[in-house]
Amino acid sequence: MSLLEVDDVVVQFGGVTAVDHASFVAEAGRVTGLIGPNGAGKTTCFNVISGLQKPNRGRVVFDGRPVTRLSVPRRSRRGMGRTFQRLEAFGSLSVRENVRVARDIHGGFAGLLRPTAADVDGLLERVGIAAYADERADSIPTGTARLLELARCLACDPQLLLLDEPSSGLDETETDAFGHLLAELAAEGRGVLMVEHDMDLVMSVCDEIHVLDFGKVIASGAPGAIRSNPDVQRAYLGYSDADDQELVR
Ligand SMILES: Nc1ncnc2c1ncn2[C@@H]1O[C@H](COP(=O)(O)OP(=O)(O)OP(=O)(O)O)[C@@H](O)[C@H]1O
Repeated sequence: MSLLEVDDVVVQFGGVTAVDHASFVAEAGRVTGLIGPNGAGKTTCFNVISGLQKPNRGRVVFDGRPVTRLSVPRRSRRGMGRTFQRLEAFGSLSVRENVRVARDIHGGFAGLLRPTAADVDGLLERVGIAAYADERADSIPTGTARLLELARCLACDPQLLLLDEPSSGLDETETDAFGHLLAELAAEGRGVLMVEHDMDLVMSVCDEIHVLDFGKVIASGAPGAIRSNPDVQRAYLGYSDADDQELVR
């Protein structure tokens, strides 16, 4: 049984079919990539999975149970965590306070009663931003803010992380460290599903990749197979004679 199953999902916005009978899975203990050209439907899929967008048809199954009708907070309590392309931290709070607030909101009343596994400073250390703990969130570099989003997500101890463009704004060293962290999180048994445009990162860290184009899943497989798939090359490059081409960002 897969941790996450997206089953025959369709989303229409007026005359636009943003997601077109898409089916794919993300497994616990693995990093899964969801890639595709601009406008392919990746963010809309994330919105359906996390509960922000109701699909016209199809269903989402998480940890063996359908969640298609559940609200965003209930999915979060079941173990889904998400980061957004747009940064969501509270600008006037410090980096440490932002993570604490995320943990407290998620924990709610239950959080007051039982100790949480997520130690705030430990999380900042883990994602590599402990040096910024006392800085205001609106004063830190974009890459650091991106890592703060990840720390806020991890503060809820999710079983599945949905990461939307997590490496944008990270420099090369930060991206390398981030790739290692993703592998570690998967090794702990969490599932990671990532929308990402940095193909070097996707190809090096993902165990499996699903490719969307015009809302349809056109390929699923390991990085090597995806890289050499002619349909994928065509979708990215816009022409078919792609024998000597590689996937480009
Ligand atoms: N709320 C909306 N109303 C109307 N059309 C929308 C809406 N959201 C998305 N779309 C359209 O649905 C399609 C898929 O968009 P989506 O943002 O899911 O793609 P994406 O793969 O995430 O793109 P990008 O890589 O550029 O972020 C696009 O044609 C987009 O214009």
